[in-house]
Amino acid sequence: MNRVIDFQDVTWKRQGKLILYDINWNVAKGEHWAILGLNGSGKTTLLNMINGYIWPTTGNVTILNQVFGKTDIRELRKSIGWVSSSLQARIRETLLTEDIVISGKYASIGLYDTPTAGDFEKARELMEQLGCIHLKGRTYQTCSQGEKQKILIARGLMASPDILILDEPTNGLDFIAREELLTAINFMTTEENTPTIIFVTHHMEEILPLFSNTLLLRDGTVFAKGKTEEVVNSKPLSAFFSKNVEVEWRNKRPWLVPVTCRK
Ligand SMILES: Nc1ncnc2c1ncn2[C@@H]1O[C@H](COP(=O)(O)OP(=O)(O)OP(=O)(O)O)[C@@H](O)[C@H]1O
Repeated sequence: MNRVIDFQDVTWKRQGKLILYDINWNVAKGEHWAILGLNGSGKTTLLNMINGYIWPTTGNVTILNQVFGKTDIRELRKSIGWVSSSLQARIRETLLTEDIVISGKYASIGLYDTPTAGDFEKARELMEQLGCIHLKGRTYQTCSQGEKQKILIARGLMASPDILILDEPTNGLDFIAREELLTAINFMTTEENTPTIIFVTHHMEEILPLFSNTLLLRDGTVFAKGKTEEVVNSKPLSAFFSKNVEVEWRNKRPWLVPVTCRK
């Protein structure tokens, strides 16, 4: 499957304003992408388009080799896992963690179908993989923010998706919880049949080595895209932020330092 995600000359216009324009972006099998962009740069709009919640005003979108307009979007959506703050807000606090994970198979928020023994086994394996098996039997409301994110990622993997979108998954996490979550995401990609991960973040240092490629979005269009080591560099990022910054690589992770902070 070569065209996991393929945007060709995509625009999206609302109320006379181009929210997205000149979007040319291709994600191939085996790549994992980080997406960075300032507030209002169009990240959520782009993700909504990947999921088929909105369609391009002009241009072509192909997801998992399926061309929009020639495919059943609801079927296609089953191949895409999505973890976002809006999903987190929709989860009922009294649900059991394992039921939340299993609900990912049915793309429902609660459990409305009767899970099979295989479903329970898969949920257990995923919770193990994400390092949250100790939460089994507990309700969502008793989990910390970091634990909730792991549950939701396990949920996102339940239907064995081809694409997993993680939209600012570290939001609201303290340093330890964030590093734990990143470790879990990293571990996830060492397993067989890992989906293509699209990871949206505001924090450069969260771009783990697994993210082979990076997309910088600015003002509704692609500012830069390509191999992470080329895009996540002092020169392009200084231009991107319109501010002098330096990137320091430590333990294969990029750390952003504003030049004015140096003595
Ligand atoms: N349905 C809509 N109608 C009009 N404008 C919209 C609509 N959806 C998004 N926008 C505008 O498009 C721009 C991009 O919004 P979007 O939510 O995609 O940005 P974002 O990069 O996800 O921002 P953030 O990091 O703050 O979540 C914003 O200016 C927003 O107000």
